[in-house]
Amino acid sequence: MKITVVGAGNVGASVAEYAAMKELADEIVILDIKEGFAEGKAMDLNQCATLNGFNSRIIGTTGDYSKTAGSKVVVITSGIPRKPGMTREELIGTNAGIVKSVTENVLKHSPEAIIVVISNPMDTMTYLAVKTSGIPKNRIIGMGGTLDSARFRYRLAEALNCNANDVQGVVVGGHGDTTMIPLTRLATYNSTPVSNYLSAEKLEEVSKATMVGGATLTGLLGTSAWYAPGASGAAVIEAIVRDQKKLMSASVYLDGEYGQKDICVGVPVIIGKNGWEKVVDFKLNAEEKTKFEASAAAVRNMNNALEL
Ligand SMILES: NC(=O)c1ccc[n+]([C@@H]2O[C@H](COP(=O)([O-])OP(=O)(O)OC[C@H]3O[C@@H](n4cnc5c(N)ncnc54)[C@H](O)[C@@H]3O)[C@@H](O)[C@H]2O)c1
Ligand SMILES: O=C(O)C[C@H](O)C(=O)O
Repeated sequence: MKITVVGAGNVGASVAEYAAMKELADEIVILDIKEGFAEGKAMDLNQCATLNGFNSRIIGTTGDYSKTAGSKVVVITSGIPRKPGMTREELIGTNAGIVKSVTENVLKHSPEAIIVVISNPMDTMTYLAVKTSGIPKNRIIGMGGTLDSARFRYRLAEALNCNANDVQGVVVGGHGDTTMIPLTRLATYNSTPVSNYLSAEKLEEVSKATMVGGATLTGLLGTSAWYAPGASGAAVIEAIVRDQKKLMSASVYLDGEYGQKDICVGVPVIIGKNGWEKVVDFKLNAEEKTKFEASAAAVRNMNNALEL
């Protein structure tokens, strides 16, 4: 089985690395437009095989989509990342053209592929892929909520001074500094509400730190993050190729679910071999619904900038 990662930069290489470590495919193709770059990343990663004990083979290519043919999953990471002080939304002018042409090219060679969109602004790029590709909506998954939820759990664990794996928490809404919605009411520490241990003020602090998680790292790194984004991309691939029927937050095309139509925005979905298989209704309360509507309105506003 083959998977492809388009964009061999920080996030793409990280997705490929985690996918290899988890042996999610026999062949992992990484494709970039920068001459020799994907080939170099592939060689470097293949040289980890004996050290890390994986058997996946990584193939790098400069723009040769025939090498991606027959991929079960294609992850799109191509495009520019933000610099400190920028928003993800500012990337639309460059990234929309890239995501559109990459989607067309991958589908020529892998017409049955499930596409995972990572490039930013992710919700709008996912919408663009849905609207221009013509493939069933269930085969297009925007990755953002998985990462935001992992960051939420990290921040909750920090506040609780506990192991992050003992904390459950989900972020829905847009993958933007002001649009994501950490669902603090539903977050738990080993099945008990986190509000048993953390004050409303502390939870608000956790929520705010989660929302600007990407911006904080961009400020520290000078470019956006890649380890947790890569691990999140690989987690989505794993849910698909191992048919895990996993409940994950992802940006998907809504047709009435959560009161929204004709938009891709983060909601809890089941992910398995068919892509996203159904939306799960978390029964948001009135306050959460109001936030979700505002988040969707902001994403819709961004979508309006697309030339479809
Ligand atoms: N959704 C998320 O949670 C999330 C997380 C992290 C980063 N991102 C986004 O992912 C994207 C990539 O980030 P990065 O840090 O890897 O950037 P990067 O600059 O390190 O890598 C991007 C790569 O894309 C390649 N590329 C550009 N145009 C291409 C094309 N037409 N075909 C093939 N490859 C092409 C570039 O040559 C480059 O190597 C950015 O838009 C970033 O904002 C999203
Ligand atoms: O913050 C960014 O611009 C990259 C990514 O969306 C992230 O959340 O790390």
